[in-house]
Amino acid sequence: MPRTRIKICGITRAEDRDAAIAAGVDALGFVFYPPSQRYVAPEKAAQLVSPIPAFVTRVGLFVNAEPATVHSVLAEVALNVLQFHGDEDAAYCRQFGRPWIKAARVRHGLDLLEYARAFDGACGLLLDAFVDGYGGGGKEFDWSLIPSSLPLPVILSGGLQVSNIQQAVRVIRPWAVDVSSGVEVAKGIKDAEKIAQFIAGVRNADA
Ligand SMILES: O=C(O)c1ccccc1NCC(=O)[C@H](O)[C@H](O)COP(=O)(O)O
Repeated sequence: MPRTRIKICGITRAEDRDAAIAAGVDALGFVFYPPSQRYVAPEKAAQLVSPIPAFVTRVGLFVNAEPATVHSVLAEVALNVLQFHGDEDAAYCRQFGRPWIKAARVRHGLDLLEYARAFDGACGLLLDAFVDGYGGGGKEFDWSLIPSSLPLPVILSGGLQVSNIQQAVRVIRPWAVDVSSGVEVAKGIKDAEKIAQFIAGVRNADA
């Protein structure tokens, strides 16, 4: 069983970036959605991303962005993967010629198998709670809504934290987990100890 990959999203400070890397994170997410309190301007994001070492994936997160906006960010910030967290369709996601993750906001009535098939070509399907503001809400969703098998690598998200991460990994066995609120002391302000405990919890569950 490969180890569960870990993404920490909503990085806004160099010290949080460094704490996550030191704790063994696999990917760091940067929010380019202006209404989010975790939003980072492209110039700031470029400064945060530049020192990230090899083999730590840099993820840029967008919500229903104009294509020109995505292209503009890509021209300034050295991202590896795009994450589309709004109402984007597959054609929109494919147009940038980069690996991309599609986020689904899980709720009763959403056929996740049909949804995953519609986003063929994604490098991950991020399953998040259905919250106001599209994401970053710190809310769990009903994991029993997740089909036993999906045709895309599952990235479990939504309200994950130290207290539920071991159960989440053991029950769902996702390809990866993603967290924002659960390792914060305030929106966009991560806590190094919570990061370390969260990652240790994933490693315990993998063992
Ligand atoms: O983080 C945000 O502010 C955000 C805003 C709008 C869309 C997506 C957003 N975050 C995307 C993520 O990948 C979050 O990590 C994910 O939604 C889980 O957040 P949380 O439940 O707070 O751990």
